[in-house]
Amino acid sequence: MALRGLYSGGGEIISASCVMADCCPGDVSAATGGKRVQFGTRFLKDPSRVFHHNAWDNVEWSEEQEEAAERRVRENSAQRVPPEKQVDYEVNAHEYWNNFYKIHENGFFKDRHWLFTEFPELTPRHNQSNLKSLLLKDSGHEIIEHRGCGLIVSNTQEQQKTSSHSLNHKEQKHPIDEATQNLCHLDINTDGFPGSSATYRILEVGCGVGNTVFPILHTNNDPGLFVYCCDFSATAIDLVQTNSEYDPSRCFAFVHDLCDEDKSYPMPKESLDIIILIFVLSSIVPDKMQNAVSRLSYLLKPGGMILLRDYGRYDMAQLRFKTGRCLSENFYVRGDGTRVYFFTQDELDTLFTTAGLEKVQNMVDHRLQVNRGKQLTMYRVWIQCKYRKPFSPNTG
Ligand SMILES: C[S@@+](CC[C@H](N)C(=O)[O-])C[C@H]1O[C@@H](n2cnc3c(N)ncnc32)[C@H](O)[C@@H]1O
Repeated sequence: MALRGLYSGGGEIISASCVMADCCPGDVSAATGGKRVQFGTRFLKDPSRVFHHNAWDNVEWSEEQEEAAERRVRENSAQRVPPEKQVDYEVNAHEYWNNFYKIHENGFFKDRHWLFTEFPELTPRHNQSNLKSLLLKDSGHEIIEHRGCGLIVSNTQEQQKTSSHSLNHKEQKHPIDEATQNLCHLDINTDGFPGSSATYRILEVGCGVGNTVFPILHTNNDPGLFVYCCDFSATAIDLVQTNSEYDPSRCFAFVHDLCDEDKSYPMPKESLDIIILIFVLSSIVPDKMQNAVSRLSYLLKPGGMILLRDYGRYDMAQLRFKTGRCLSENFYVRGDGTRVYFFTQDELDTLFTTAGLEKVQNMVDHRLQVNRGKQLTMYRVWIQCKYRKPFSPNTG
């Protein structure tokens, strides 16, 4: 699935061996006088104008195109990778990613300038106003001050100081799946964990070399912010820690396998405001996804959110796989041994709601990327989700 000389994020041409370049959604700034707009706002009404921009949103697929995609997937899934090779890809998954980062170091994934238009939750101002309206809706209380998820709330003439955990929901439990119910063995001591004094905590899982983390640290100047990031590739984490922008007083990078059921994250349950998953859930074997998501949900504060962007079913990258690379339905291995799954919206909805979260956004981004120089069109399918941990039990 190498994208030879195609456009990646930021409209830059990426190198021939960039097997993962499709991780970087395209830039949308060219036609807007440099002003970046959210995905899903530039539509191709006149097909003759297709090469006028680098990318078009919400491109409708014709029935024939959909059928051709289904056919292509049937063809390239007909022959499965032999079981012993499958075991190797699973057991040595981190080594394949280590090799990837040894080759590409931090020159591969481009910085995500789209991050803050798609996920304004990562900017301090938005977080405050968003949380405020959310809580007003949920609790009927008047919020008079807010720092991260710590709140000062008034519900009578007399003002009461309280935290988000005590908005009359202290005793209430969330509807959780079995995996989440059995997670207390992963609880850590709540004293003195990294970032313990922060008021706003973000964790990025599968952070790679920090192409999301560094822009957040750069853009979000909230003094109460603390950013955690982890990856199971020690090589990637080493590149994050040795980056000149790495500041241990604001950030903690650590090696962690999100499929490891017995290893704790270095923060207590219900301590995180935001968890970011960008093109990482698709890297793990499908039958480990639910437990991985449930463990993450356990770490979210009530009102905290998981933000995800990942591959959608029939993305160009899926259709380009040759026969013999399929591991299981919609799950493939690339030439370098790294793996990728292609989601439907419903599958992601099930993963998150089973983990006790409620939907805020679940959208498919059917994008047409264009290489104007080569007059090439590429049909991309990405899914973007935001799921929130409820304050009150979800009885539905
Ligand atoms: C496609 S890359 C995306 C990297 C980064 N999120 C970005 O967007 O630049 C997938 C990342 O997930 C990491 N990864 C894959 N499986 C993982 C696991 N089980 N636990 C932790 N990280 C994992 C890989 O090492 C890699 O850095």
